[in-house]
Amino acid sequence: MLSRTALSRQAASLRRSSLFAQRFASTKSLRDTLQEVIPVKQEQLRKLKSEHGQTVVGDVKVDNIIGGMRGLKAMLWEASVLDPIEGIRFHGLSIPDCQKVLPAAPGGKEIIPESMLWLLLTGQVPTPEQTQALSRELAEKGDLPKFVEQLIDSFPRTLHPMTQLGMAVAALNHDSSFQAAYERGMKKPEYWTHTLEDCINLIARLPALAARIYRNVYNPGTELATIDKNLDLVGNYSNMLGYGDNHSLTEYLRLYIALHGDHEGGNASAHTAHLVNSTLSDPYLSYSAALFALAGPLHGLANQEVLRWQLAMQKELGDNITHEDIKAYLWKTLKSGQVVPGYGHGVLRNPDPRFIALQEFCDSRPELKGSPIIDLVNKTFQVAPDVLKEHGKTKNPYPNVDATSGMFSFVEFKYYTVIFGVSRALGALTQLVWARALGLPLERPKSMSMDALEKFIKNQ
Ligand SMILES: CC(=O)SCCNC(=O)CCNC(=O)[C@H](O)C(C)(C)COP(=O)(O)OP(=O)(O)OC[C@H]1O[C@@H](n2cnc3c(N)ncnc32)[C@H](O)[C@@H]1OP(=O)(O)O
Ligand SMILES: O=C([O-])CC(=O)C(=O)O
Repeated sequence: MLSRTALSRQAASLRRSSLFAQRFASTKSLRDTLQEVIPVKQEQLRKLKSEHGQTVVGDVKVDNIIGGMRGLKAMLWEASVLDPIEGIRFHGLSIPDCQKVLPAAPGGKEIIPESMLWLLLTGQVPTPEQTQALSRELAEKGDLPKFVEQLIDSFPRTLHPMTQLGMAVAALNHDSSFQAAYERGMKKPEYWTHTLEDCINLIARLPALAARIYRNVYNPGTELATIDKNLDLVGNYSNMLGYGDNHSLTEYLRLYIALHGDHEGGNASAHTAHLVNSTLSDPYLSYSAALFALAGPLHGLANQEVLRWQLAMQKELGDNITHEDIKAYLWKTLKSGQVVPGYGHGVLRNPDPRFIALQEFCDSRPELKGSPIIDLVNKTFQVAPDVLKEHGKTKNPYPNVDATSGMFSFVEFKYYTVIFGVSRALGALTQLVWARALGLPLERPKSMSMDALEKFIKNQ
């Protein structure tokens, strides 16, 4: 056990080093690593509270209250911070940094969700051995309870895949370690360990859930592959989707799922998980709620909308679509009062580096050269920002991550957000572990009516 002074020193050194993630890699297990890291963070929080609890971080304007709290610094989120120009950093590491240091799957080159999850949870870059141990644990825990398989199989094929995913995730709370321990009277210091168990079990089971939904909706009656204990999470997911022999698609999914994992705390899905879990609702119920936030077209469902919009453009304009054709189609979309899906962002004011990384992946693959849909995504990127600037409404005329939809040969557009849902668990669930480890309270901001606001302004 480190003394308080030693913990403070360690916390300060962690903060000073933007490369702290690389410096602390070890051979420890995930749980042992967390046991080591958590007291340091607890001490950092204690000091922040006791020494700076009254420091003013910003003003609250009427615009913030009526403008979806945009720009308000009002929640604690450990794993990542978003800069409007640079984009996301995970514990200080940018996407290119992560691409350099995070282990890939054996035989692959792309970041895998396991190495991203380790980084998000611990702030440390795992070794390939640590990553593989986590892959193995997830594969061992990946099978679904029979009643959940039956539940999914009972859904009509026409029920949106995101509705199916959210319901199935909620049902997994039947086996919640947190809920069972709470009923037994667990004490606060134990909250995070049971939260972690639920989070790991849930991440492990998401591929089987998501693949079963895909099979039932798009290929009913076909066999589902069983989980291979020697494969990584996405290797198994891709197998169960029926694409296991497509190395390019599997690698794309690895990168896609790793990169969509976390986008600081204010986005609607992550924030929902955090809010719901602050009531001590278990991680399954919390993440189920998050999935229903992700299922909105201004958030995760935008990836479905992008592909739908692009397929409609292709259908209307035929082959050999020119920049001028796309411009005209963009104006038609805008003049009909619709948003251009995949463009704009609540925080970002530059092209999303996740979009750039996924685009670079496609550019680097000879087998994807000449794909009409990839060509359309690229051409749209070349003209849409200028059209949106001229339109003059959106604060960010650049592509967000969802603009990449359709970059692969997957055309079942209603399924796209489910893949996002498999991914967002990494960051949203990480924060639940941290929130419980740090003893964060029930989230309960103050709301005001317009009358109350006017009265307040009058009395100023
Ligand atoms: C993973 C993700 O969640 S990334 C985001 C995915 N969503 C999309 O791609 C949907 C398209 N984009 C949008 O609707 C928006 O840009 C959002 C929801 C992402 C961000 O919303 P905001 O922060 O409110 O954006 P902003 O402040 O720029 O909005 C100002 C105006 O521009 C409009 N606008 C913003 N983006 C777009 C767009 N892509 N196309 C057309 N109009 C847009 C807004 O609708 C708003 O119009 P209003 O004044 O009539 O209400
Ligand atoms: O940050 C946001 O508001 C939306 C987003 O890009 C994400 O959640 O990945």
